[in-house]
Amino acid sequence: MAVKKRNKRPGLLSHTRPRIAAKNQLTPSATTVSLSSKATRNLIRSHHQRLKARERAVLAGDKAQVAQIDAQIDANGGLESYQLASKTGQSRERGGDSSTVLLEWIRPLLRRIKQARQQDGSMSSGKLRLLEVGALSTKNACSQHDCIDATRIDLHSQEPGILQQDFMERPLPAADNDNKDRFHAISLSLVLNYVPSAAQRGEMLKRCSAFFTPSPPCLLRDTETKNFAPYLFLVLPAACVLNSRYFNSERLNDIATCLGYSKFKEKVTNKLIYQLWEFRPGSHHNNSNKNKTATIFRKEELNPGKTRNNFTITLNANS
Ligand SMILES: C[S@@+](CC[C@H](N)C(=O)[O-])C[C@H]1O[C@@H](n2cnc3c(N)ncnc32)[C@H](O)[C@@H]1O
Repeated sequence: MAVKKRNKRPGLLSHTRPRIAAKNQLTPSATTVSLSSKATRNLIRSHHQRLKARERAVLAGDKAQVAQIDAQIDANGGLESYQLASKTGQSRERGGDSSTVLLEWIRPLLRRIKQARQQDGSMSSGKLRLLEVGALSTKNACSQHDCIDATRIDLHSQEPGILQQDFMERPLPAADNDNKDRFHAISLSLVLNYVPSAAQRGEMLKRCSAFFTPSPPCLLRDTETKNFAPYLFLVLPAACVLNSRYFNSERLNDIATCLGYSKFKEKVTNKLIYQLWEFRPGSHHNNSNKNKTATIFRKEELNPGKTRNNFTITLNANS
C-alpha cells in the first residue's frame, strides 16, 4: 500500500482536506449524472457533514478518526462524486446555474464594455476579468459571455479549462493593476460553505481583496461607469445565513463591511442567498451598523434554537 505523503506546513486549507477519490472509487450512483434530487441533496449533505467531522478530528489531533472519516469519504466517491452531485443540482431542471444571477446583475456594465470594444475596434478596451473559485464547468452562463474573460479554478478540475488549484495557495499577484493575475470580479458561489472551518472561511473572504484590480480601461473613460469597483459574487445556502445559531445577515454584513465591501445586490430564494458586493475599501457609507468598528468576529450564539445549524464565519481582520 502506498504511504501517504505528509505536508509539513500546517494550517492551510488543503492540508486539512481529504484527498480526491480516484475514479474507480466512485460509487455507481455517484458516476450517474441523473441522480434524483433527494440523492443529490443527501450526497452533498453527508459530504459536508463528514468534512466538518474531519475538521473536528484534525483539531483534536485524532489521527485514527481522521483516517476513518477519509475512508468513509473515499467510499462515497470523495470530492469527485460531490462535484457531480453539485453539478446535477445546478442543472437547469434543478434551478439552474448561479452565474446567471451574476450575469443579470452586471448586464448593464457588460453592455458598456461591448459598446466600447465595438467603438475601439480593438482588444485594448479589455474585458471583465472574472476569477471563478470552485468552478465546475466551462460552459456556465458567465463563461459564455464574450465580454467576460473567466479564469476558473477548483480543488479538483473536471475539465481542461479549469485550473486545479487551491485558492488559498494561489500565488498573490504583482502590484501593478494591469496584471493579468488581477480580476475585476471574483465568484465564490457555494464555496465558503464547502470550507470546513469558520476561520478558514474568514481567511478566504479576506484573501479575495489581494486579487482585485480597479476597472477594465473602457469603463474608466465612461462617465457612468468610471466609479466602477471590483465585485465579489457570493452565493451561500440560505440556511447558512437564515437558520444558523452562530450567523445571520447582520453578521455577514458586518464582516464584509469590515473587509471593505459594500452590498450592491441581493437575492434570496428558498434555497440560496446570492449577493454582489463592491470592494470599496475606505468607503464608510454603508457602515451604519453598530459593529462598524469591529475587526474581530468570533463564534458566538446569535440565534438560540435547537433546530438551527452551526454555520458561521469568524475573522480577525487585524492578522
Ligand atoms: C458546491 S461546489 C460549487 C460549484 C459552483 N461554483 C456552483 O456554484 O455550483 C464547491 C466547489 O468549491 C471548490 N472549492 C472549495 N474550496 C476551494 C478552494 N480553496 N480553492 C478552489 N476551489 C475550492 C470545491 O472543490 C467544489 O468543487
